[in-house]
Amino acid sequence: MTDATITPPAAVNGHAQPKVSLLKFDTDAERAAQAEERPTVEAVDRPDNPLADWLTVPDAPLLPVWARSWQSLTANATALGRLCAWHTGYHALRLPKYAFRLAYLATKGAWRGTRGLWPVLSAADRTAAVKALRAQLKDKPEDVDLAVRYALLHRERTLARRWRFGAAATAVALAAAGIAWADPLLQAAMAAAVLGPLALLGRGDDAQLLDHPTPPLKVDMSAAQVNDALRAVGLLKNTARGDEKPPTVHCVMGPVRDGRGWSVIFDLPRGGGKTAADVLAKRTAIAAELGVDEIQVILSRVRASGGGHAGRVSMWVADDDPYLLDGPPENNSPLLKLERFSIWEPIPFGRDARGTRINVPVMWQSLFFGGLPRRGKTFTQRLMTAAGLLDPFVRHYVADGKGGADWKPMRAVAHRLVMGAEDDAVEALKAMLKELLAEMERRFVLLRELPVSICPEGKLTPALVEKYNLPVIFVTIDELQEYFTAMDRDDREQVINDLCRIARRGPAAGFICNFASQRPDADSVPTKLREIITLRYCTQVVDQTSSDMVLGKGKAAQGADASVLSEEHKGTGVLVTGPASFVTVLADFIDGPAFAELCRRGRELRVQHQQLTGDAAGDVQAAADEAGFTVPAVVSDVLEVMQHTPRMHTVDLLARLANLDEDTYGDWDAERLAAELEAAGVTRDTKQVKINGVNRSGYQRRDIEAAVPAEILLDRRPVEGGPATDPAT
Ligand SMILES: Nc1ncnc2c1ncn2[C@@H]1O[C@H](COP(=O)(O)OP(=O)(O)OP(=O)(O)O)[C@@H](O)[C@H]1O
Repeated sequence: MTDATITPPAAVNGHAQPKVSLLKFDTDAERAAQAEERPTVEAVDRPDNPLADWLTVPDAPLLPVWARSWQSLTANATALGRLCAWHTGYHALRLPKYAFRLAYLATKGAWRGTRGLWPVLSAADRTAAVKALRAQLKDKPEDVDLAVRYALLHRERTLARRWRFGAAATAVALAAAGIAWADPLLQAAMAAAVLGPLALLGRGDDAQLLDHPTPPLKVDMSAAQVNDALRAVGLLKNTARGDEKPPTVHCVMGPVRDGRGWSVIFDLPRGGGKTAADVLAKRTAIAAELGVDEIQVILSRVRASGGGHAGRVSMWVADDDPYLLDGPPENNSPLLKLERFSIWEPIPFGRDARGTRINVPVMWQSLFFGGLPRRGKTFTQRLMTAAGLLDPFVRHYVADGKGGADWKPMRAVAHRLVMGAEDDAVEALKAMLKELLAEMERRFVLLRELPVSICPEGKLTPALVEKYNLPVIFVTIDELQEYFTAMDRDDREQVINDLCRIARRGPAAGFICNFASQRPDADSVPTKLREIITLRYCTQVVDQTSSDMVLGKGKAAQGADASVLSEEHKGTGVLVTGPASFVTVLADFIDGPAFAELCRRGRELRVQHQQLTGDAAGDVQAAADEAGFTVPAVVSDVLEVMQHTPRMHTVDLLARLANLDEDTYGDWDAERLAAELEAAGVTRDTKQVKINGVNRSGYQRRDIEAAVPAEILLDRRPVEGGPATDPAT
């Protein structure tokens, strides 16, 4: 397997890349003005996106393409062997048919031959003279001389006929006897020597002895098939002018065997007015003409950097669906085997159709994951977080609008963890964003004041991270649409603005935004937020419009179309990294327990490096898990539903518990709850709590937390720079 890493900023095509534009502005006003000047250009389409054009085709070496590597040589030799075997099988099956056809053609040939020989056999040359003399004799019956000449010639013709028929009959008889008495092998050779010419003679212009099969694409792919497909979809002209042949593509490489498919690079003919982009836009129709699924056809342009031009296309046609070849555990993430990982390195992400590994650098980037439910959005989004877990100098801020099990293990590590989209969770999210903005401004002030020798580009460096305790900040929000639908208009506007500010300016200060949404429409995820995101990943969606909503306007027409994916493609999505750079990836897999294990390892690493901060440092459940202490289920569940609030009325608490686990808490009342909590060791300072001026029966979170033995919490040491206080308190 080879590795494809999205080219880091400074190395794109060997040219120094411009700085990320967000760093160039000094004042908010300048930034706002700049932002207004180009509101319609999507981040992935900006020329200054350092990830642009990361897919390149290597320079063409001297050897023919099938002989460039041992792998290719064996693959192509195997393909040739397979093709021969296929043809042998095909024709072997048809031997009876061919034998019948041979007999028929040989008979036809014999008839034709006999007919052709008849003038010789029947001495036709003499017959004309005999006929002429007979006619003359009719007119002059008394002419004796004429009669003698006629009799002589007639006799001569009769003798000639006898000799010739006799010789022919003897030849046939000898041949038949020879064949009959010969060895079987000789017999076959002689029969072939006789029947072959006879069949050839009987074949005529149109009849043929053998069928001409077209092997399936899996067995063989030819340039003719490519031409036929392109012609059928209107990319090549159909009719020839005058005597000219119809135009065809020029295959600069292949078709050759390449991995588990066929590879071809071709140039469109000039004069047809079609471009490589037109070919990419007709992927589905081309696939249909080739008789394969569109997911099996991987098309890309060959740009000038790879020796190409606007009419050069690289096409790879896979034998089978390349994304269904392996699933868990074959595609388990390599992160699972690592003890540590540096977030400054590209993150192992998955593999493309040909098995090339795709690694994604996330520093200075922001990410957006979209697609239909249950297609692997969250799992793929978590890959990024997982890499961040293995770097102790990454601080996680996580919000999950669904509040499900996917992000729960992050309580062991996350500086802030917001679960769900209820009112208190929305408040916690708003507080989290305020905290992030304050931290971002603090960092910019610090970075501005640092000398150029320490901070040469005005942005975070690995050295600054440890020296000034400025960990990289991962802002992960899953099911973003849940928050926007739960908020009123003003809150929504404010949160959108906050997120935009963090996504736009944050990268220079080490903020990496990682957002996901099921519904990427303008209401659920505002366009102005989506436009800032530089890396986008889309799992299956219903149509090209939805695909463009996630990946960017016009991307489906360029070939980056997530609607070609099917229900079976779990964990597969289209990753767009630049204006013309995209790849369909089967993402690596990390299941729930493995992710929880990574969280546990991440907590250990942070404790070792004194980086366990915020909510994680103060989380009772996480501390108890770490100490191997089993917190009673009711205490754990109450803590979970009260995580964003210091106190809660009993009626609300019961409703939240029933929502969390209907089977267990559905029929609990206040007395049952009080009894169960008391049995679990909870003692209440007060049974009445006041919330928003309303005094009712309820619980304080600190009373619930106190049920966990103090000694297991002794090790919880909030770290300077990372207060353990809850934003809601
Ligand atoms: N890389 C992968 N390889 C194989 N299977 C995967 C992969 N990623 C996810 N899956 C499977 O797909 C299922 C759905 O994944 P996930 O929960 O991430 O979907 P989702 O799109 O986030 O759904 P929702 O929007 O409902 O949360 C998982 O249970 C998992 O089994």
